[in-house]
Amino acid sequence: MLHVKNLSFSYNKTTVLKDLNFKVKRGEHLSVIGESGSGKSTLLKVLYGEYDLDSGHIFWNDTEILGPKFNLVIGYDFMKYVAQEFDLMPFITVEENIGKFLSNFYPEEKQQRTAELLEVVELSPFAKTKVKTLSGGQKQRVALARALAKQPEIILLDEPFSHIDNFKKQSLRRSVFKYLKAHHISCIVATHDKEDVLGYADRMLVLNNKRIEVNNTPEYLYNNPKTPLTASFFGEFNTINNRIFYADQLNVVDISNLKTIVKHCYFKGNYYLIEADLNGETVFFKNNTILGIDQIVYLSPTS
Ligand SMILES: Nc1ncnc2c1ncn2[C@@H]1O[C@H](COP(=O)(O)OP(=O)(O)OP(=O)(O)O)[C@@H](O)[C@H]1O
Repeated sequence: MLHVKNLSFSYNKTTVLKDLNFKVKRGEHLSVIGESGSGKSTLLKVLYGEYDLDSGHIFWNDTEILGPKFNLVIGYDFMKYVAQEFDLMPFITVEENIGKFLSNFYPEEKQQRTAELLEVVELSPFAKTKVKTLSGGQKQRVALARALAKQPEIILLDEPFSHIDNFKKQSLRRSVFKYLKAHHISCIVATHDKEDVLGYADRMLVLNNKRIEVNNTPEYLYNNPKTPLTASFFGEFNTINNRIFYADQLNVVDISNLKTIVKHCYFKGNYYLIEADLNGETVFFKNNTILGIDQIVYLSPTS
């Protein structure tokens, strides 16, 4: 288990993380979300031992994770970290990059393991391709496979699918997260993308103003967002009478005390997102059909 106790960290004099406490169990998937600059990447780097803490402790089981003041070489065998910039060897092939950290002592096993990892990241056809000729998304997948090569106990992923196109993203996500669960590898994923969280994360931690705003299951936080920041992660929302309603929680009705004027309709595939004016405030709701601009529409929240 990863146990973070009273962790605080500053770059020079600027505090980025203040008094964080959380745990990640073996095989558990934790997503870290927060606005740009809220400290997600910093948290992963600190957990990896890249920096020394101002105060607090990080333990993986009984081993304390320590920073450069205490370690000549950063990092521990049980933990891998895939940064947003991936540090690959450009002039050797994809399979050589992945195999780099595997033992040459059992060549057959090494080959099998490399082939298995190439399948997980859906890069088998590129095994013999030199890394320098790959696209950004393909390089990101090589970095993922390389981090998995030596079967870490915990992996830290910073926006792991950010460079990957939408065609590939869905199946790659399923493949990687399924692999981590099947092998009981704990993971902490910093992300902006709710698709990385919903359906995969066991827990979701929201960083705000240097602290953990909430840490709970995605289901709980979706149903009880408490703050606009958490709600905004899940989609368009409205605050009406101090309560948060997602766009799909407002329905068009014949008459109500929520009288709105339609201002814009956005085609979203199987629905339209409607932007409307409610007493000078903007509200968003979903509707199956397009509505007329300046049309008056009454809304009612689903209870
Ligand atoms: N090496 C550094 N030295 C000094 N300040 C830094 C350094 N790296 C990041 N920061 C600052 O720390 C804060 C947190 O940055 P961080 O990259 O951790 O945020 P983030 O939530 O990962 O952002 P994003 O979602 O944009 O990647 C920011 O204010 C950033 O400017």
